[in-house]
Amino acid sequence: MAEDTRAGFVALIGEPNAGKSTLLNRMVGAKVSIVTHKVQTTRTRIRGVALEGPAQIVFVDTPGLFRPRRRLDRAMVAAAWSGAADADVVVLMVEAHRGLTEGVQAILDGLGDKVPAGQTVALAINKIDRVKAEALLALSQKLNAAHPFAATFMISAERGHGVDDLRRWLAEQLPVGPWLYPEDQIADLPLRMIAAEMTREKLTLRLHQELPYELTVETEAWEDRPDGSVRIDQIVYVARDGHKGIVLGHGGETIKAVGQSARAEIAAFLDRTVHLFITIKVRPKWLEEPERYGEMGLDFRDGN
Ligand SMILES: Nc1nc2c(ncn2[C@@H]2O[C@H](COP(=O)(O)OP(=O)(O)OP(=O)(O)O)[C@@H](O)[C@H]2O)c(=O)[nH]1
Repeated sequence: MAEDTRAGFVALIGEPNAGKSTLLNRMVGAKVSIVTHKVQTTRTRIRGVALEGPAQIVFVDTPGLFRPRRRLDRAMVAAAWSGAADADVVVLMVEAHRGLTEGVQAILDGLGDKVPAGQTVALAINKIDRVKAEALLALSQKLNAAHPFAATFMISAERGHGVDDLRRWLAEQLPVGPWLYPEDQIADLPLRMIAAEMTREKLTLRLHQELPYELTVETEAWEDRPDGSVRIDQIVYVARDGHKGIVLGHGGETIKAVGQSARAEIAAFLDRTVHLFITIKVRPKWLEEPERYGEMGLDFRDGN
């Protein structure tokens, strides 16, 4: 019944590598945000939608709240905080084995400053598989003394411990109201963005340290074909000619390998045949172009 439904936004915040994407993937049950061993890979505010009984939980996966230096970094941090402030519930993820680091302290300070008083903030101590139970209790007490959390969860996003409890609790916190997305649209909602993130992830894995910082992937066209397959055209934007060479690789072998593995992953995710076409474009000024920020779910003005 419509009166019984609940819906709202949940923002996951935490230091880079805290496990936000892993938790999001587990909650949503599909790969919607990239997970790699590298930090600061999440550049978009990708949303995943989880259903829990009559509740629709829309997750905002925020970029890591690291110290901003460049314009893009500043835009990402501003996006993370505004995502948190707009959300119905904020979940701060802290790594069990790292504890109350300087970075966590900076986020706690930000919670006091940038998030409206009275907003529901929960603490999720993640990676509990890496520490002993006694250490967890002490850490929970210390963090709760630093901020009045509405609830504390001990979880392992990777193994799934505590994740169902957290999702149930989140569902109960959301306001009563109609769902934000119709059920049949949930799956397609961020498909273009997911496909772009998958290609970006393959580039990250393939290029390691060589990966140009000023690089972004966009899905330009998406054509569903009558035979059930899909043609996806993507553009990799780089800032310099030299970067184009890095992404292409010797005789084009890097981009070819990236395209093959991205195509396979997108096809597995969509469960259909995918024809993927990737073009590399040099846009010296892309970091200053408002449209590129919009594509990443960021507000260009926040970078000022
Ligand atoms: N041992 C252990 N590792 C975990 C757990 N959850 C996540 N990880 C690992 O921690 C690393 C970072 O996880 P991500 O989900 O990418 O972290 P993130 O917070 O989204 O990182 P950014 O995108 O950089 O903000 C990955 O290697 C995960 O496999 C956990 O519960 N236990």
